[in-house]
Amino acid sequence: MVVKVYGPHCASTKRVLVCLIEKEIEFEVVPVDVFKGEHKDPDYLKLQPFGAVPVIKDGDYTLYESRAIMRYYAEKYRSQGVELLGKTIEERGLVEQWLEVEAQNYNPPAYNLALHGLFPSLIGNNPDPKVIEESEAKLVKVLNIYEERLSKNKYLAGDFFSLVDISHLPFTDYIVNHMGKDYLIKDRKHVCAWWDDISSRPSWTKVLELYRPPI
Ligand SMILES: N[C@@H](CCC(=O)N[C@@H](CS(=O)(=O)O)C(=O)NCC(=O)O)C(=O)O
Repeated sequence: MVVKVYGPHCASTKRVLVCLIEKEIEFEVVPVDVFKGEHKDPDYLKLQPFGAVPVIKDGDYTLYESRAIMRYYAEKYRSQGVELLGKTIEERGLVEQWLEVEAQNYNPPAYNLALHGLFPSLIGNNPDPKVIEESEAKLVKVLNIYEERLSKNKYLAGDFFSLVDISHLPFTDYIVNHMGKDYLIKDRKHVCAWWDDISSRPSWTKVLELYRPPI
């Protein structure tokens, strides 16, 4: 059964798409136009009751939350494609730790910068400069910790590429390439080297090429 991935043009969905490509899992996409409110349609809400993208359908199995979907496929297809969960329980612990750091500390300010800076129509066309300023200040604190971590490890979970790095790709692409805030990444030597490495992976460049962000 081919996996159906809903909302490929959205950032969170791109985490899932990159994971599927790295694991060599066949998929098809179902476009969802969030600017037309298609993610709030009754039929979509039956799949994802919170009205957000992505959601996947794999036969009778439905799953939402991009990081949960990534973990599911990284585990289910452990024996194929790139190992994305580390090789030992200690490495897995670090993958889980840094995935939480990304979800709890990095993504919220990055998401706010994207909403207020790139997609104000999704918030009633009322971008708030104070939110932008506060979000950038939060990101600076997080990125300073990343700089120290990445001065000792090639990737965030350790010296191995993992779901953690995939999870950072979509919103960091917005920051570097669409917001004029590339200095947040490029002014930090080790963060910059990490970004250059992970954003040059064929899985990411392919997803960007196939499913252009709605900017
Ligand atoms: N925690 C969710 C977040 C999903 C999410 O916020 N999706 C956004 C799209 S994107 O910002 O990730 O590109 C969305 O549906 N936004 C529309 C809405 O929330 O109404 C996940 O990781 O799947």
